[in-house]
Amino acid sequence: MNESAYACIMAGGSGERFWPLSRRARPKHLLKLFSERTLIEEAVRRLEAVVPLAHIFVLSNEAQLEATRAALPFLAPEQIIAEPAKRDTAAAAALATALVRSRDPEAVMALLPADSLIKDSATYARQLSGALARAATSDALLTFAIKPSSAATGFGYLEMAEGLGGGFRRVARFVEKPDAATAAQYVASGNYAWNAGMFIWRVGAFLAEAERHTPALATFIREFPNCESSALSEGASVAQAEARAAFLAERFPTLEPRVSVDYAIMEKARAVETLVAEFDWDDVGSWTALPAHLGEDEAGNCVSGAGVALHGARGNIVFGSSGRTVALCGVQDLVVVETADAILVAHRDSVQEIKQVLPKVPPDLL
Ligand SMILES: Nc1nc2c(ncn2[C@@H]2O[C@H](COP(=O)(O)OP(=O)(O)O[C@H]3O[C@H](CO)[C@@H](O)[C@H](O)[C@@H]3O)[C@@H](O)[C@H]2O)c(=O)[nH]1
Repeated sequence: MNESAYACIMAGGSGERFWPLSRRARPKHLLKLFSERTLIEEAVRRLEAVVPLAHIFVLSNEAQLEATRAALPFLAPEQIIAEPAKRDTAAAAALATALVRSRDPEAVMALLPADSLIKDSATYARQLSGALARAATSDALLTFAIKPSSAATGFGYLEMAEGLGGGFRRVARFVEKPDAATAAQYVASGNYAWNAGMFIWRVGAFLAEAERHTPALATFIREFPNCESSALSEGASVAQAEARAAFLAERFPTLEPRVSVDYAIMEKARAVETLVAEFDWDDVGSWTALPAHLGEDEAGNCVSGAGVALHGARGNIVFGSSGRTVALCGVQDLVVVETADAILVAHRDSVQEIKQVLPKVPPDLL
């Protein structure tokens, strides 16, 4: 346990790829896809051995705030913060860094996604603790590297350079979401890894990079009101909390640039280092991620939920969520998702296109 470190979980994504189970107010990280726990609860539980529970913040948004607080009843309501507008992860990273800096300007912190699946929490905790320890004495921004299993274009790529001891490698280049041909080249070269979307830095190291590349984010971090002093009277601390809420409401919605932290900071940072993840990792990008974790029957069907009846069905993914019976007969390679008010039937090869059907769905079902 690193008593002085912090962790911030970015939980403001929309998660359209898991419609109809996911909705605007219930994105992927609030779903129980693999266990009785939501992905975000798993993400917080994994951190319990790494940083104090009181040092964990979750960055959400107004639409998801209530559901996120309900999913994490063991966090204090003020640890779950609603961003007043969707400004992407560069702004979320700035807010996370500002929050931690307002408590301890010397702190190290991890900025983590809410929706990846990692089962080996012991190895995760050990490696994350190691990265926090290294970041404490470094100006580098640290990442986790995942050995690529395909030339996927939905990830950032890390060009790995020399070893730095303790399993850390210098990153020669960070390239966010390259095109297919470039990704294929990277994977073939053997020198590149996927970026896991988990970042570790000293508050001062991130602020220094923001000063160079995104001055508006740096100003936001520097001017963020401090309201964490325990020496304050109750009245004074309420006034400071109000000042912070007013600052967020005024400054966050126009914060620039409105891009991900990968484009805004990581691609440009002077020093990036990485640790090759020794734990399992899956970003659970779509319905087709399910069979690897939930298993398949002898005909290649992956079934979750009670009341699924199959005959002559092969290679399907069937997710029943409301208890109604779903029967499949003589079909193959379908994704069938049943909820109380909407049903998805898609070809396995078309799940990346779910977003395209959503404009045709009644808005109250989004
Ligand atoms: N608070 C907040 N969180 C957000 C926002 N937008 C996204 N998030 C959250 O930030 C995390 C990552 O966001 P994505 O938008 O899903 O990122 P990505 O396209 O998957 O790319 C990132 O992750 C990949 C690994 O999965 C990386 O390979 C890639 O380089 C990048 O870091 C998720 O937990 C998502 O809920 C936002 O505006 N605000």
